[in-house]
Amino acid sequence: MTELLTAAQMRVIEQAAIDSGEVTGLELMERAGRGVVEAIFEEWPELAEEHHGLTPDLATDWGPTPEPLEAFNAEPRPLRAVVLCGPGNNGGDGFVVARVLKERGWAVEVFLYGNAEKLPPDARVNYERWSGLGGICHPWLSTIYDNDGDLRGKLFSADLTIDAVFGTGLSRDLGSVHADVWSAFDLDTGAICRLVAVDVPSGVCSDSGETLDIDCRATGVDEGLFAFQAELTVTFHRAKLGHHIAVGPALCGKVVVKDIGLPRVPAAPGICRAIGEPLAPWLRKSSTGHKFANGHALILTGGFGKTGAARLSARGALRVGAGLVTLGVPPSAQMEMASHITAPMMTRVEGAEGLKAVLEDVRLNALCLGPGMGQERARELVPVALAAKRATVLDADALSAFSDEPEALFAQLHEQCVLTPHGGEFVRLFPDIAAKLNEVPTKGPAYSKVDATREAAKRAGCVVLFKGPDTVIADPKGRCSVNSAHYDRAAPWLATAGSGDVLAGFITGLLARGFAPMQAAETAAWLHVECALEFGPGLIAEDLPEQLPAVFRKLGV
Ligand SMILES: NC(=O)C1=CN([C@@H]2O[C@H](COP(=O)(O)OP(=O)(O)OC[C@H]3O[C@@H](n4cnc5c(N)ncnc54)[C@H](OP(=O)(O)O)[C@@H]3O)[C@@H](O)[C@H]2O)[C@@H](O)CC1
Ligand SMILES: [K+]
Repeated sequence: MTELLTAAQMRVIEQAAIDSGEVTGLELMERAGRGVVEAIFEEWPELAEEHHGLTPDLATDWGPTPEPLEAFNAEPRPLRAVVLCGPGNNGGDGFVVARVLKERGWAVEVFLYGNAEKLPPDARVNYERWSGLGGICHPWLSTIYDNDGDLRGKLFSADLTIDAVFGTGLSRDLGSVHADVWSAFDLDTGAICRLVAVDVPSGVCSDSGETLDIDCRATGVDEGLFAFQAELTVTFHRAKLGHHIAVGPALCGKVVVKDIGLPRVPAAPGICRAIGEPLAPWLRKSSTGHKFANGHALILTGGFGKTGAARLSARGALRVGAGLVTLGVPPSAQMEMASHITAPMMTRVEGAEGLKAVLEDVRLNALCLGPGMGQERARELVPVALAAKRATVLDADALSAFSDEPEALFAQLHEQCVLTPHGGEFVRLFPDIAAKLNEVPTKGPAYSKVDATREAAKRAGCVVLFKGPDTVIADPKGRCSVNSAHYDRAAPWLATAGSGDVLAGFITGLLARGFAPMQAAETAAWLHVECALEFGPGLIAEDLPEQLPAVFRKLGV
């Protein structure tokens, strides 16, 4: 697992390194800028070649695109970059990028949003260094209003554009910038060729992955209009939370993390992690153990015609390695269930008393309630299940059943529980937290899905897994992780009916095997995405458990 940092955590790490005398801020800025150029050349090796000239033209430096015949006979022209710098250290990184490219023979135009006199010290030094190279730094605003430097024309004819306007210091809404830049230019930044964001696309809050100010959800307007839509984002030391949650991934394009020589991130409970590949030995079964050594899961089903969801969970629990899985079925559904199942077992669970009797078997060490269960049955059975103090997953109807009185549910939960709400269920259980999360943010750092999940876990007193392509998992002590299904792990086919039931089954199966709740939730979430990737397009929920053998084989389990 790697850390996903907030802006404040990154600043602490950077400051500690500077205070220790190991490195100066200026050196870090130099490494950051050079790291950006390195990442660009790795992404587009053709830009790193000595003989430039993607489209030769007759202009000495920066001019109109020539007629085809003239172009054919012409000498190659230098490659062109536009570097947009902001008023802070993100802008400072931009000046370094400009200088490094210029030294390699590029034609570079730099635009500054802000006042050069007020740049922070390291950015100011790099501004001077850039100016010393003979570069003109166009003042951004006068360029726009006087139509002097023709930023728009340059942006659309550049081979590369660097967005170094705002990074981790985005502190407020983009109102003025939006008015000045996006509106004035009517600019769709997605149309700009090779737009590379330094650290984070400007307009995206690096802690929350939200764009500030503009209410995209209410207006239905594409978020990309209010933050730069990058093709490549180059960040430093570790990825930031905003690269993986909310709309951040959609705006970052691809994220590359460059080492700038900072020390390892110290272990601290406040630091969130990206869930990575689980270790094979965790998932391996002992060659000497019998089936009860891997636990016995009980999955409660709904009534007649409503048993499919629980069967999906059962299949997931079995495939992930639970020794035995029993479906707890009401009398009305016994025949239906009997005609469907093979490996899972079935037992009759009529009501609260029925469940109490079944739970006298202490070998039933993991319970799952919710999938297809029906809210009435959930209201009756959840209290009995929770009173038994076994590892318990509450999903779907087991969560919605308590919309009117979430506090009553929280009073019964214990630390062996895992709640797995999707967005709608989260709103029902934690309406005030969801309201904060859904408020349109105007100030950075904005309240994030990580903040919301942490707060929910603390209130519930157990692990909360808040689903989505950016699944966030937190425990009551503040431990938190993100299972990102973005970038090379994008799994859009996972948004299909029954997929959540399988996830609940994976968690239940791992709990039955003795995994701790947080570890079970994290491992299950990771496997769930991996199964979707293994199957690919056309996936339906039934396919998910069937991919586990191949996924396990690849992990070396
Ligand atoms: N930390 C590290 O280890 C390293 C960090 N590095 C780099 O530094 C970057 C962080 O630098 P940073 O802290 O100076 O913040 P940055 O994003 O440049 O902006 C701050 C300026 O913007 C202004 N401003 C904000 N929002 C605004 C708005 N909406 N509209 C208008 N103005 C707005 C804000 O004004 P203020 O809030 O102070 O009034 C302030 O003037 C980081 O992303 C990385 O690229 C690397 O060099 C090396 C290692
Ligand atoms: K940026």
